[in-house]
Amino acid sequence: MVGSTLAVDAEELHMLECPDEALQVQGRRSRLGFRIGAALLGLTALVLTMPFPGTAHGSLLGGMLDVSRMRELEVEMAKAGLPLPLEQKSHISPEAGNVLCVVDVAQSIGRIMGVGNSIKSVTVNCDFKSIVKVQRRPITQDERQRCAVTIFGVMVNTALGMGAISSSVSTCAGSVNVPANCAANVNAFIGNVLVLAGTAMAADLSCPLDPLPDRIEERQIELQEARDDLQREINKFLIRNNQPVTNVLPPDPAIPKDEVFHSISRCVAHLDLAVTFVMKSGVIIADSTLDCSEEELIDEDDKRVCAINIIGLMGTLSLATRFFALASNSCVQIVGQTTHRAGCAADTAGINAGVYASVAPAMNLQASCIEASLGRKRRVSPWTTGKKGPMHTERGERCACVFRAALVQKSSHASYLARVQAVMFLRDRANEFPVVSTSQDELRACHVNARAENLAKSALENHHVEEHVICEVLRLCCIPLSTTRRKLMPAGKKSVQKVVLGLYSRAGRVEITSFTKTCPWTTKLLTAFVQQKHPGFFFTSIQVNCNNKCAPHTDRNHSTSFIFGLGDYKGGELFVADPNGADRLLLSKAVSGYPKGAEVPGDYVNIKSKWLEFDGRNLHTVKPFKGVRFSLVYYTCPEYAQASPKVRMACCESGFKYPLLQQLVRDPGSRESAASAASAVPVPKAKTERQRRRPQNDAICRGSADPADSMKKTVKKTYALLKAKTGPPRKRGRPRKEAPRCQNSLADPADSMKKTVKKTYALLKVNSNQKGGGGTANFRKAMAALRSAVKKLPEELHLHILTLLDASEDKENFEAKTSGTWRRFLPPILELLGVTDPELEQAKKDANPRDLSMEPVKKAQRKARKRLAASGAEQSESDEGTSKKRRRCNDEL
Ligand SMILES: O=C(O)CCC(=O)C(=O)O
Ligand SMILES: [Fe+2]
Repeated sequence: MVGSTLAVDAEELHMLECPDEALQVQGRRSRLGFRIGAALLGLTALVLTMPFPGTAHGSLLGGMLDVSRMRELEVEMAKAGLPLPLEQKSHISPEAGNVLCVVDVAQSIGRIMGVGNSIKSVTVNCDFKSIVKVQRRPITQDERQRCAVTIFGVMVNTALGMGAISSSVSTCAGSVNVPANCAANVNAFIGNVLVLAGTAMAADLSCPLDPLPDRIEERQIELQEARDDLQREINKFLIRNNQPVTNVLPPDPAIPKDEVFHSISRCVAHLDLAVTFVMKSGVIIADSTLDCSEEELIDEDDKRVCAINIIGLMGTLSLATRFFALASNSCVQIVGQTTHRAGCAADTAGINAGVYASVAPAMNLQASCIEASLGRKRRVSPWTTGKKGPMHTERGERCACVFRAALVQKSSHASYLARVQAVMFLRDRANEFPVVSTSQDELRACHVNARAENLAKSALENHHVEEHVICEVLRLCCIPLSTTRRKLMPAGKKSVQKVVLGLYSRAGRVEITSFTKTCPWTTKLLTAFVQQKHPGFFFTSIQVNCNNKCAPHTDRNHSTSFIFGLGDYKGGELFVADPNGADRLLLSKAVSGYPKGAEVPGDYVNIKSKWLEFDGRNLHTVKPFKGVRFSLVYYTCPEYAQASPKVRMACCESGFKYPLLQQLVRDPGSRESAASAASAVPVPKAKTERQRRRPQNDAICRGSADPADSMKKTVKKTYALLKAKTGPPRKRGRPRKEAPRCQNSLADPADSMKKTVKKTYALLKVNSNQKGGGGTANFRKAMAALRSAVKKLPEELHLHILTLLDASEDKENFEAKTSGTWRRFLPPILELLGVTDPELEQAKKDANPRDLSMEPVKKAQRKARKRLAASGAEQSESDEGTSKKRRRCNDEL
């Protein structure tokens, strides 16, 4: 009897010793409901993440997404070389990016530990042989399921670990690594789909049939009572048989050491992941205050990025819950305790997490992986100045800044951090904001900067180089605010929207503006616009003005310009001084040599939708207007001749028509001399038709030709052209009608250049250290001959070459007995004179056989540029009567 009692009780005892199993067996559910639930969740995830669903898919996300359009846009943008609006690329601050780096690294560690822990669990849970041997029964369905769950655990931790490592490649570098970003999204997607499947299965095991807490407690009490009853029965039995009653029930078994370590490892990994998911949630919440603000949600991509944030946030919060719950289990297991409620909570949270955390990266897969498939390696723009989001160019950054400003003003939900960030940004870059008006339309135009480029590109491809397209492109463009030349601005204004495309000169450097590089298609469209109307016109730069009511001024252009007015505006005629003009401009202050109160004759010309050729060196101004007025001024930068071949080529590639070398000969200008202006004699009007040179050969910039070839050909042909030229060069500032008088005062430039090349070669051949002596005398003779040839060259060349020659004779550089000292200065001169590349290469070899340092030459070049710039600045100053620092309207960035 006792035996049978004991036999029965032993089973009960087993249940008491293994409460996990007891609860599980007690808590078994009908699995059907659970499976249907898990299947439905999986299905939802799948539908939400299908790669190319139609519009129906959009409606599943509450009309937030039109994925097919989104993809179209992304492909277009990717092909155009434009950045795709990637999630996880923009953060509210660089610090937020740093937090994500810490999060990614910590998650990588947690996941690697997770892989180890899961493998260890697999060795236990899937060791069916041992189970059969110890339990002496076949494997149950639950045991098979538990084994599958732990295998899922290995897969999940591997995929998500790889995702975290890939993500950290970007987050810790502070910029987007395109392939790593793609890999991070792919791994996050796969890993979280596995989380969904794994936790649905695990919840089936861990969650009791009747999950009401009191029911479970009730059962625990029942079990305890059974245990006590059993103890009493045993005691009675022992007493009846005169046995001592102590230590009858075996003590709690000692926890095996490796179990303790395993629990510690799981506890650490779970806590690590729980904490990092909380950190990540914080960053996503902060980022969402920007990404999901009303002003940011312009198009489908913005909505997608916001949706990714929100869905991702739900995912990270669920994951944080899951890992806290798992930790509460694994950490107490260190001391041999366990809590099934936590296991169930963890697995249920895991189901949520699996859905959200797989949908979020799936929504980012296309954006991140299209670029990677196009072979892009890395986005270099670092996260240094806060949000970059869909726009990460410098210009985009400025736009983002305006948005942030608007956000700070408007949104009471903006976080404190965003406000501080924006205020700091505003303070630092107050003058660089690209949009004058804060109207929604303009902000929108600013935001969708990439659209301007897309539109410009498609207009060019479809041959729609038309005014209305250009106007739209300009509206979409983010034209920066410029604070230079304040005197030209209307009263009370400290900045106007204007930007230069193409060549510009600043501090002696002649380069392409950054705006040209950021807006290549817009630039090409604008250059094509003038070329289709005025094909022979040479120009190196375009001044784009938006609502710029220029006060009376003169520009320091090389020759005449073309101007075109666009937009929806009234008034805004351009006044151009002309001695024969019918109108009068009363000057309220002295300008360009005209005294205050002077009545300058000229004409008011309506340039709206019209081309006007005018000479910016004559006084001009813009009449007040209402509405949005854009003006495009096509002109030639006066320092164009100093641009390097590379810069020239870049100009050509953008569609500018670089002036030929013969234009080094100053185009007959029409600027009034300071003296005549001072005496308020009206400036003689430029004879624009005749002034403009239309050479027969324009090989440099003839669009389709390879610019490198064109350049070389042009150098050769230039000599021929120069010879064929009828008019001689003139000095800057003389009216054209005086040109004939100058005819004999300057030599023909083609001859002068040829002669100078010859004399330079002659000097190059001199041996200043020749045997028998006389070398230095030969040097002096050849140098004198070269100097006299140089005198006949156009002004800028003359100045530049003389500076180099002076440096070559400087006692610091000249060493008659060392070959290569003074010769080093000659190849740059030949380069200025336009010799061919092979000739130049040969000259470089001959000039510096000992490979002496070129630093003195570079120094001289810098000096020459400075001198040129200074001479230009003087000109500008006299033009405008303004400070030396000021540059002309057309010449600023
Ligand atoms: O917008 C205009 O009509 C004139 C612009 C101008 O003079 C300039 O940009 O220098
Ligand atoms: Fe101007």
